[in-house]
Amino acid sequence: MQAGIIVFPGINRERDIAMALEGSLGRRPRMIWHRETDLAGVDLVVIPGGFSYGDYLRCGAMAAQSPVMRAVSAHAARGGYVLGVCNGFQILTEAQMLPGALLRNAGLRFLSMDCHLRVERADTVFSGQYQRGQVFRAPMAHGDGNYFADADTLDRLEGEGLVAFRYVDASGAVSGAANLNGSARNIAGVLSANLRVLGLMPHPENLVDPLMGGVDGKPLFDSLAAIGVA
Ligand SMILES: NC(=O)CC[C@H](N)C(=O)O
Repeated sequence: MQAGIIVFPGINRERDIAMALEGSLGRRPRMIWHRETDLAGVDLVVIPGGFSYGDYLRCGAMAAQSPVMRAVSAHAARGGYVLGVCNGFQILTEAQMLPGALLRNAGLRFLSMDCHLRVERADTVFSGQYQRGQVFRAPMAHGDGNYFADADTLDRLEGEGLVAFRYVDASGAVSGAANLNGSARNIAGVLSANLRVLGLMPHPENLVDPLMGGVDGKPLFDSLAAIGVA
């Protein structure tokens, strides 16, 4: 499994996620500058978090127009794997590779703290090393993490099992209090219809080593390692 990490100007989580990927995949990811357009040999495209283009316009709106995104979109259309975390999730929605949008947090404040996520399905390439219903801790750090989609789209996502993770309290209950950014139906992560593209707002890559304070995020990267290359 060869991972490739797309690097946009202003992205700042590329080294964190490279470390997490290398720790699980046992192979150093390729760093791909946003002007590149050749993804040959890359099985998993990762769009990391950060502040691409300084969050001018909407978060992710400019990155979505970068040359590399045409190649990322073609990779997904061929059935390739794509993971977008935080700004990466925003970029995937701006590129219309995932439905919905990430709006300003409901309280209009940047949120930097841990949250709890519930695994809504454990039969995907991103979640196979978790249990369904498992609750795990993940750091979040965003100003625009308020997932929005119209009611029909939300019903379709729920009906087709494309909600990957939800914000919950420590006991696993979906509650308003656990939904700090105000996301529709507590949605923290969304899958594409073929289950090969995942957008996720919190940062599992920042809990993959006891030195970071925990390893709750490691199963996500171990899941990717477990599938090998399809
Ligand atoms: N950590 C991130 O990727 C942040 C994403 C984006 N800059 C926001 O504030 O919402």
